[in-house]
Amino acid sequence: MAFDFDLFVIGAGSGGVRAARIASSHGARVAVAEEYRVGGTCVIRGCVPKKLLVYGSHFAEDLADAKRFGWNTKGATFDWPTLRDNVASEVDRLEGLYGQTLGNAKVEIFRQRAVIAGPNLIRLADGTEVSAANILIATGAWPSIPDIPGAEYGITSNEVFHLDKLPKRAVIAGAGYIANEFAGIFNELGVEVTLVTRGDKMLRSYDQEIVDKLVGISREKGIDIRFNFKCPAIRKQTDGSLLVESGDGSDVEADVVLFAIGRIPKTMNLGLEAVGVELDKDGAVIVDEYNRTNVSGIYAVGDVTNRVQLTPVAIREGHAFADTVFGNNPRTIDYGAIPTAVFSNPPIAGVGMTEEEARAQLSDVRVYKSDFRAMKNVLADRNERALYKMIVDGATDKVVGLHLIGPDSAEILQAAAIAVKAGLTKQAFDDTVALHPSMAEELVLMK
Ligand SMILES: Cc1cc2nc3c(=O)[nH]c(=O)nc-3n(C[C@H](O)[C@H](O)[C@H](O)COP(=O)(O)OP(=O)(O)OC[C@H]3O[C@@H](n4cnc5c(N)ncnc54)[C@H](O)[C@@H]3O)c2cc1C
Ligand SMILES: NC(=O)c1ccc[n+]([C@@H]2O[C@H](COP(=O)([O-])OP(=O)(O)OC[C@H]3O[C@@H](n4cnc5c(N)ncnc54)[C@H](O)[C@@H]3O)[C@@H](O)[C@H]2O)c1
Repeated sequence: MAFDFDLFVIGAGSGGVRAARIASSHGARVAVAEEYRVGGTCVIRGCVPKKLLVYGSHFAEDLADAKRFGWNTKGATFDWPTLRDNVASEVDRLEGLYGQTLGNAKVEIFRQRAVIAGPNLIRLADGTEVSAANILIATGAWPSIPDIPGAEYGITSNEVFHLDKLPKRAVIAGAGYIANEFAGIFNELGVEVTLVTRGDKMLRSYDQEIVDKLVGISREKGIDIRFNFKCPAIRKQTDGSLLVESGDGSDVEADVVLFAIGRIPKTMNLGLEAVGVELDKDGAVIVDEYNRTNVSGIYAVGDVTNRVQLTPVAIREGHAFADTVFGNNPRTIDYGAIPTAVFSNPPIAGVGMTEEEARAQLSDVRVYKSDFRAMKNVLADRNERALYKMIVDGATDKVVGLHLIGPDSAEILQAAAIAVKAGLTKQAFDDTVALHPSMAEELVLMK
């Protein structure tokens, strides 16, 4: 039977764009549907605009520190609309480039919502139906909203990049990546930030000693962090401000409430039930290591599968899918030792086992630490220390984990992660001559 396309991709985000482009390079006739903006979450309302806001907000500290380095920064002011609009323009530019890349790769783009109408059938929002031999679900995830009275007064990361003006006070609910990143951004921009979380921990997948350091530094910078804050309701007050209830009388007033409590796979009303694609209890598409669903010819990659919600992972999954199905090169992804970072202020970065994980899994664990003040912070008279931890398997001398908090830790960790991924030993780190003066040299000087 002749189909309109060899592959129809639903969602032009990190995973979908890569899969479409590579499948086309293998000779497949490919189409992609995008209901919002080409580029997906990372480019349009995730990694990219977030990182630019991190850069933009950090000038507050840099300008304050500049005085100790001889600069007179008197009169420096900040204008939110300038930063917001410049970031938005950069996002527009990237969106254009993504569209161009797909066009150059001869991928047909349908700029509308698509749903699955049958095993090989896609229905677009305008009613058009197209057929495809294979369908890739790459619809990503969507911010979770708590089921509490007054939740409608809150915003999510979808809206936060477009605020008309900066709030005076913000409550951020959640204790993961987005919560800590926006706590840092808002705090630097002069917003009074209260970060509330229902549990007694945050950033659970990170080394907790590193996280404790972040909590300490964040509080030092003026971020009010409240653990065990249940948030049963949010009320709008007569002056228009919001009252975030705590359940124990320690309510917090805010002008903006940002929910950052996780992202749920975007599988609602996609037609998956009709064709029998199996979902897990969180609504994620269940796939095997080759990104195959239980229905022949239907695949899924990226956040919608809820494996690891990170852009580089979605991209790799999309690429492996295209090579497997259209490139005659079946391959899977290695999920071991994925480096990750939280772009908080200061940032956290980690790869491999945390100390907690190593102690639970290995019989002999050695932990090396360096707790130091970055040279720049010393001259700036900023009493903010960095902490680097190296986790070593005592039985093999292999470095099984690296965990950093401090300036530029994400930049430093990406390079060091190669050594952890390669299974290098503590001895190999010791054998490497330090690059002085740098913060990264601490990695080869740990005693
Ligand atoms: C604020 C924020 C910051 C982040 N920062 C980082 C970071 O620093 N580093 C990192 O690695 N990751 C980060 N992430 C996560 C990263 O953005 C995601 O892991 C990544 O975008 C997942 O790619 P994807 O292809 O699975 O989905 P997405 O990029 O979300 O793409 C899915 C696309 O599908 C479209 N779509 C959905 N349903 C349909 C439909 N029915 N029809 C047509 N189109 C549809 C959507 O509009 C979207 O464009 C961040 C996320 C957020 C929210
Ligand atoms: N730097 C990065 O790589 C980066 C940045 C942003 C987002 N992301 C990705 O996007 C995903 C989503 O980010 P996120 O920050 O929304 O989620 P997250 O999974 O990092 O954190 C969610 C937090 O919310 C808490 N929580 C859950 N339900 C709650 C509720 N009802 N009330 C209060 N708290 C609740 C959880 O305990 C958790 O601490 C991340 O898991 C990550 O994979 C990555």
